Amino acid sequence: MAAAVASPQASSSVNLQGRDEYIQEAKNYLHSRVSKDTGLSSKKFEIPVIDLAPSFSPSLADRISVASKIRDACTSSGFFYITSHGISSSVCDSALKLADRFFKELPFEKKDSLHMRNSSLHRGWEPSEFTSLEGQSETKEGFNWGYEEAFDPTGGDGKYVELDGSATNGNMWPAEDDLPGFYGGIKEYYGQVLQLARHLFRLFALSLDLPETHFDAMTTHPGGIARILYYPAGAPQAGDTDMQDIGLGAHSDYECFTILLCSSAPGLEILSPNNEWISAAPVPGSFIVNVADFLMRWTNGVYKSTIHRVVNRTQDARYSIPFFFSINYDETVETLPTCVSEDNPSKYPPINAGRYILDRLNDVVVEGYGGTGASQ
Ligand SMILES: O=C(O)CCC(=O)C(=O)O
Ligand SMILES: [Fe+2]
Repeated sequence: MAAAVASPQASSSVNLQGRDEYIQEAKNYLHSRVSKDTGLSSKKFEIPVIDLAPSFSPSLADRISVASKIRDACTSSGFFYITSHGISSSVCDSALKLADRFFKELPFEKKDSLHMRNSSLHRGWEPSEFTSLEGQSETKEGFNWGYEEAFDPTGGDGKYVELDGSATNGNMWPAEDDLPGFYGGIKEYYGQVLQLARHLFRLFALSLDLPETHFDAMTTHPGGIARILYYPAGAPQAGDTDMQDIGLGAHSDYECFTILLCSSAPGLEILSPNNEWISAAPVPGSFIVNVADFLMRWTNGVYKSTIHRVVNRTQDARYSIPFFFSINYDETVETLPTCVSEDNPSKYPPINAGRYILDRLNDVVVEGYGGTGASQ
């Protein structure tokens, strides 16, 4: 498995949880929720649609009203749609078109020159079958990148560090001539979603009865991996419980929360509080937001890191663009004092944000790919 790499927090006085422990803990969590019955449930489960318009109001009471809806969603399924989020449909449509162009227009050799096996930080192109969860390889194809100061409308604070604590940026991009406008379009989309994430984080803080700005200082040079994903059309047909053509296996996301844009073909399936698979069909004009591991750890499990998967059961290709919003990678994630008591001690020892994400990413690369230091 992944070679031990010195944590950027190694000299810190905080006693960080070890890699093996949190990887095992994540597996246990998944197994405790996902049963062997893998089919879609026909039962009704409403994923809330939250109108963000009042969250942009100067009135704190208006913002708190949205935050309390977020709390309700986070203490039930951990999934919600957001509408009136301030990002125009043309920016979203353009981003999805860029995804389509990347997968259709870029020849194999060009994609291969950006192959993720050449990145120790999981950036670049991942062909289908590159990752596997629970022994099943996945049909999705993707292209991954992370935060760049040039993308950040605030300009950042000049202190960005990567997942492994290094100061260099690990992104890889197609040459401009190979895919004209791709980098510029991604920059535009990423910058807007990043600011939306910072806005949402303030609402998450309010939802936890914290000062609205509680997390601000942790997101001055935030980690934020984003990716475009392509799920080919095809089997299994609706009703099948055969999961051979799994697009993306059951998992939780690693960071604070995820903001997901997707094309019109459904495919995302979420685990309801009753541990049944529910389709999260796209709602036009919305993003899907889901709670991820850091928020579960901060809240001592009150907000559950959601479990989800993707199966494209349609005859259309599906594209999606998840944005995994993290705090600065050199920060520590430690259970909030307001979420622990003598009777309810912390279940989650502190972790270094970047190292945790890198270890979780290393853990899903298929054996034999090498290059990332994973699975060796
Ligand atoms: O493609 C999707 O709808 C979800 C993607 C996802 O869950 C992920 O990339 O972690
Ligand atoms: Fe995910």
